[in-house]
Amino acid sequence: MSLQRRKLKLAIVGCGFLGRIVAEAWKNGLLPEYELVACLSRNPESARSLADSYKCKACADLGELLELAPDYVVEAASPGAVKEIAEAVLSAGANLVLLSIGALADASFLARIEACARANGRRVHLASGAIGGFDVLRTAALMSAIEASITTEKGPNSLRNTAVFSEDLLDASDKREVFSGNARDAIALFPTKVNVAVATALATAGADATRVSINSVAGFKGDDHRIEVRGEEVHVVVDIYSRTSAIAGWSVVALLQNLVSPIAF
Ligand SMILES: NC(=O)C1=CN([C@@H]2O[C@H](COP(=O)(O)OP(=O)(O)OC[C@H]3O[C@@H](n4cnc5c(N)ncnc54)[C@H](O)[C@@H]3O)[C@@H](O)[C@H]2O)C=CC1
Ligand SMILES: O=C([O-])CC(=O)C(=O)O
Repeated sequence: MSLQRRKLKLAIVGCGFLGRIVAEAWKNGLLPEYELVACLSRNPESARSLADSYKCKACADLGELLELAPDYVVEAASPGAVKEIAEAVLSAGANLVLLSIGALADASFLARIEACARANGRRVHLASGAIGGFDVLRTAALMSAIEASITTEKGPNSLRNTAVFSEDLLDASDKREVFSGNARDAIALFPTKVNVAVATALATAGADATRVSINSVAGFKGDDHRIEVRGEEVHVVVDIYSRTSAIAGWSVVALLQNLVSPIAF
């Protein structure tokens, strides 16, 4: 049983792997309180393909999408897309669900969208993505001063096309730390790969104080993210292994369900 009477209009920006997971979940009846009305992608072919599969409108630009008055816009595109669309979406009266949370490492942008959401009575929801436990992380951060870190293990192939990749990672016999620093520097170096680091930082000690370690493990499939927060009274460890990034798409489905559920997490 849901809280509202009319269906909420849903739009998706970014019609790749994760956007399609959300659309497919909607088609399969997991989001009955929503109507998928529109999609938009930088690659028009991917938008047309999603629109054909799920019978919504492929929009040529954001203006066309916002004319349909969506209640929720799910971003599954890129941190750059978040910067392009966030203020227009909120100003048009839609709420935003973000996967490319790395965009929020930019403190002045974060302040701007916070002000914009407030001014328009709308909200920006951060999907748990490939990690989770934001409830306990945020709780621990309230209780005392904390130390926060996220340690990620990835197979070397997923580091291709980044500044830290080298062929010798492919058959290294040991685990190699390829980045050690804070969340702000991590997202600057890997603009699309460590949204999880920025999400962890936002929930805990902030982008400057949250430590990030990224490790290459030859032959490793998927990602393992181990978040650790130490406070005076609590020690929190959230460790999530995922074979693919599908968990991030499913986290949007869980978030959208939670938004309309009478029993909310
Ligand atoms: N928060 C988290 O834990 C995670 C976040 N992500 C992020 O989610 C986003 C989507 O990931 P995938 O679906 O795997 O990527 P993908 O590459 O499969 O799909 C992205 C789609 O967005 C479109 N796009 C890119 N820039 C755009 C823009 N400026 N405006 C409109 N459309 C644009 C592309 O054409 C493509 O269709 C990425 O930014 C990725 O970094 C991915 C995994 C975990
Ligand atoms: O999928 C993952 O493990 C993490 C990821 O891409 C991100 O944080 O952007």
